[in-house]
Amino acid sequence: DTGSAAAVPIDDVDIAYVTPVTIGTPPQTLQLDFDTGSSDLWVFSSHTPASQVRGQEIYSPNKSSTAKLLEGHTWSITYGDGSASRGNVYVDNFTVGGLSVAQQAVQTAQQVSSSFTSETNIDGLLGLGFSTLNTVSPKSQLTFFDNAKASLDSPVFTVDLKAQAAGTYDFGFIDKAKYTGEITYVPVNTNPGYWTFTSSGYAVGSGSFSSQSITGIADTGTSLVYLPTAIVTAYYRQVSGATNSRNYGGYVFPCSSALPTFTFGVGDARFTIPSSYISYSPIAPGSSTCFGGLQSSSGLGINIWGDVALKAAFVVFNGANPPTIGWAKK
Ligand SMILES: O=C(CCCl)NNC1=[NH+]CCN1
Repeated sequence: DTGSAAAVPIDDVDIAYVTPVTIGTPPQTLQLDFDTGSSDLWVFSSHTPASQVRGQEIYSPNKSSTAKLLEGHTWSITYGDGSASRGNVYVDNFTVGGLSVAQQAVQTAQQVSSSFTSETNIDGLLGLGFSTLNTVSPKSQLTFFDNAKASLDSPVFTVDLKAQAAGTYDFGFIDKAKYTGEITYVPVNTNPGYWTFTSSGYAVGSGSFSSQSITGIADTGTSLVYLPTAIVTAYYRQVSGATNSRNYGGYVFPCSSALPTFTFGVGDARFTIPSSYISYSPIAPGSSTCFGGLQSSSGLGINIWGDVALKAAFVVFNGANPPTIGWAKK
C-alpha cells in the first residue's frame, strides 16, 4: 500500500499546513495539521462546544455507522507553544490520500484552547511522532502511521513542504521526482518520542561553516526554527536593526533589512534556508517590523527544526527498525 496527500499552507506566511483526510461511513472530510512533533490524532467534533468552534469542519461520530466509542478513554495534550486540547476517543475508518486504516483512534475534542479556536483553517491534528507520546488514557493509542506501517510498501513517510504552495505527504514510498542528489540519512533518538536527530553544524550567510552537534526535533507542527541562543545571536548580528524583543517575544528587525541565508548540516550534506523564509512575517499587518523565522530555543529546552527549515528540504521519516531520518535537496 501507499498514500499521497497535499500539504497546503493555511495562510500567507506558511504558519501551518493542512492535509485532507476522510473519517467514517459515509466519509467526513476534515483538513488536519500533520504534526511530526506529537502523536495524538484529534479533531474538532460534535463534542466541541459551539463557543470554541469558529468555522472549523467537525467530525460527528454519531453520523458514522462505523464509529465506536472507546469506553472510558480520555486524552489531554499541551503543545510546545502552550496550545492545548482534550476529550474522548472513538475508533473509525480513516483514509489519507488513498491509504486506509480501519479502527484508527480518533480523539474528539471536548475542549480546545483559544489558539485552536482562532486557527479557523485547522480542523485538528494528526500526530506523526512515535506512539509513545500518545496521551490517551488508560490505554495509549497508535498513530495513523504506526497502524498503516505493516501494510505500506516501505515503512516510511516523506515530507515535502513548500513556501506558499502545496507540497505533499507520501506514505510507503520515496518519490525520486521530489528531490535531487542523494538522501543523507542520520540516526534518530526515539526517546521520548520525537524525531530527534543531530545536525552537524551551521553557517550564517556566506560565512564559514561551524561544525558542531545540534540535537533537535524535525517538527512539521512547529512553524519556525528554534536553535541555541549562541547560534541565533550570531545570525542576527548580521541583520541591521535586529533586536531580541521581549514585547514581541523574539528577534524582530526592520522588514527592509537585508537578511543572510542560514545553512545547517546533516552529516556531510548542507541545506540552505533562503532569506525569504527567515523574514517570516510583519509583527502586525502592514507593519515595517518583521518577526524572524529563526528564534532562540532557550525558553523551550529543546531545539526545533520546524517548517521554516523543512521547507528547504525533502525529508524521509524512516520508520524501520531502527528508525532514521533522511534529508535531500529539492
Ligand atoms: O508541540 C510541539 C513541539 C514539541 Cl517540543 N510540536 N507540535 C505542535 N503542534 C501544535 C503546536 N506545536
